[in-house]
Amino acid sequence: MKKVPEERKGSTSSFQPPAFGPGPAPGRGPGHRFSAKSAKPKDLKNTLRRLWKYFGEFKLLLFGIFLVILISSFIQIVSPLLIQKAIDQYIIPRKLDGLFKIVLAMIILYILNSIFAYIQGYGMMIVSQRAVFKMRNDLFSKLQRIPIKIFDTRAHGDLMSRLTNDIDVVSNTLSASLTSIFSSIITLAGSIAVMLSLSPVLTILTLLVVPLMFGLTNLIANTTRKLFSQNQKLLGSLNSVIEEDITGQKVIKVFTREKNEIEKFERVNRELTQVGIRAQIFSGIIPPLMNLLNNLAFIIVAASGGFLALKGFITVGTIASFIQYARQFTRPLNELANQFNQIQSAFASAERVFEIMDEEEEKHAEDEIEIDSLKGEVEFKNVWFSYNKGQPVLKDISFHVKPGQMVALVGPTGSGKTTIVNLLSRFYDIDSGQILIDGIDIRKISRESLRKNLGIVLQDTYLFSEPVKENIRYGRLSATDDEVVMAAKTANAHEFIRHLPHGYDTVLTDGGADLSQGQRQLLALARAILSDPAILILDEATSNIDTRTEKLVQSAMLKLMQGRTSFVIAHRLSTIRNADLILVINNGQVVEQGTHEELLQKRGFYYNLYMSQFAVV
Ligand SMILES: Nc1ncnc2c1ncn2[C@@H]1O[C@H](COP(=O)(O)OP(=O)(O)OP(=O)(O)O)[C@@H](O)[C@H]1O
Repeated sequence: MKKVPEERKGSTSSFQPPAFGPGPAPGRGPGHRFSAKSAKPKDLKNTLRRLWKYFGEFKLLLFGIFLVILISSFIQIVSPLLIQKAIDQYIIPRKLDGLFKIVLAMIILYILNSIFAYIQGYGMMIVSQRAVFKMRNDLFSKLQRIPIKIFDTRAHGDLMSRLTNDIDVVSNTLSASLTSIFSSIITLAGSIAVMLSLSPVLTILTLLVVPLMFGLTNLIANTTRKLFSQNQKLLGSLNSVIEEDITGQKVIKVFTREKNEIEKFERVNRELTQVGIRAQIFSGIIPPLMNLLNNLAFIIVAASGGFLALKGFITVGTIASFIQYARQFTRPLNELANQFNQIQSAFASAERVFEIMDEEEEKHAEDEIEIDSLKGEVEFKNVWFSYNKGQPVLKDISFHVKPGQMVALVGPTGSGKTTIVNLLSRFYDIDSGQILIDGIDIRKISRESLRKNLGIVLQDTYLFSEPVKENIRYGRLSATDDEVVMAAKTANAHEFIRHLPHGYDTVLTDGGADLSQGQRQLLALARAILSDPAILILDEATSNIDTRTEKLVQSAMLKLMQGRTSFVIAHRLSTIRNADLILVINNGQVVEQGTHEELLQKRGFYYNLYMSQFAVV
């Protein structure tokens, strides 16, 4: 049995270890100039609207940041004018005291500018961290509401990556890029306006380098973007090799495939390195190229400015301030080009987050009822079910279980036993037919109250990285320590817990990996005992349990089953023999049902199954 999530209340689907990060977030690392991801947002308007839902909560703060950006951009724009004034009014006429004042003014302005830059960075960081805090919380609580189907069909690593890496990209990029884009646009517009007022001719000459700058940058950016995207894909492959290597260590060791794994890793690693180097080389062309073009603009301004000054059209101070403007003007241009790609990848990441937020939640019927306690009568009436449309896994299943009966589900692997209990717990809803509990269609019962009355104990129990006693208490959060110990005693778990280093306070690691499978099952049984469900679903262990523990598990299971309706995915002959009803499942159908004796007498499917599996025993 495999697809039923954890013990009762269906809340502990075991997560795989995280992928090892999707590589550097755009904006970090040397290749950040062109976002490493080539991903583009699919529906920008919608994404922006939804992001505003998170960021818009801080309107006042954002307005303040915008004001600070305005002021610092203004300083940026007027500073070169002071240089002009200094040269034309004080240096050339040799008025030293005036020069001193203007230098002081410039120092003050530049210091103020740095302070404002800090304030805007700080403010934006606060806004984005708070917005992202809410987004992360929303996504996590959404995960608790989406159906098990999503966890069954999506890679767990991918889901985790959306919660961590993608949200990180949104937060880091948006906070850095938004302020930078704001200030770039204002500085750019302001600088052009002042330049035009100083000398329209010189402005046009300076602007001549802009198309050249854009054309060349774009040309290189296209190649680099492809290389970075390839780099990202290879990083993904490298991550999955590492992930599989760690998860499958036992298999690798047993088959002594360590050498193959190393070779596999080396292959991907080498490819990644080659692509990485090419990407960095290409993107490395950009800064010197920009420098060259900046200097070109400088030469144009100096040469043509000198000519215009000699002819008496402009002053020397104007040339000096123009040189400053030309530099100041190319910087935001570069910045805008850089930010464009990063912002795009932030939007793409935001979309990945919103995609999960848009997943359909478990549906609730309008006339849903809450049930307090159940007698435990269960009936399947002509139930059909398919995981994928058009491929029925359960076909016309019908059976009736009286309260307190023990039902054994038997049948070949893949026949549909797990699916039956998946449906009973409403992890999935049926296509047609009816499942009735105490005569009520389970689609009318709220999932929460239904699951409160169900207990599920799987072969492979998931335990949390918490003390043993808290893991047991998970069955009923209000249970006292004494009740926890009582439950452990009933589940035959008390003895082994006592011998753990810190007894009930021993903190378990990695889903209980430091316990044996049998011990984990005993804890799961204690959990179920504490929750005291009306209907029990048990999956008998097939392997990995020593005979002594197996006996303990068996007897705990028997105690737990007493007085409750129980469904056991049975592997042990003794369980099957004791069952009040055996459902023989084959190929998604109940092919036979009855007690052990009745079914043997039939000499049909069950008889053959029994003879092949147990006759020797
Ligand atoms: N989440 C899923 N999505 C699609 N198909 C699934 C899913 N879970 C199970 N199946 C398919 O449904 C069929 C029944 O599977 P199920 O797990 O119910 O069998 P089972 O009788 O419990 O098998 P086993 O004894 O090996 O645990 C199988 O063919 C399986 O491949």
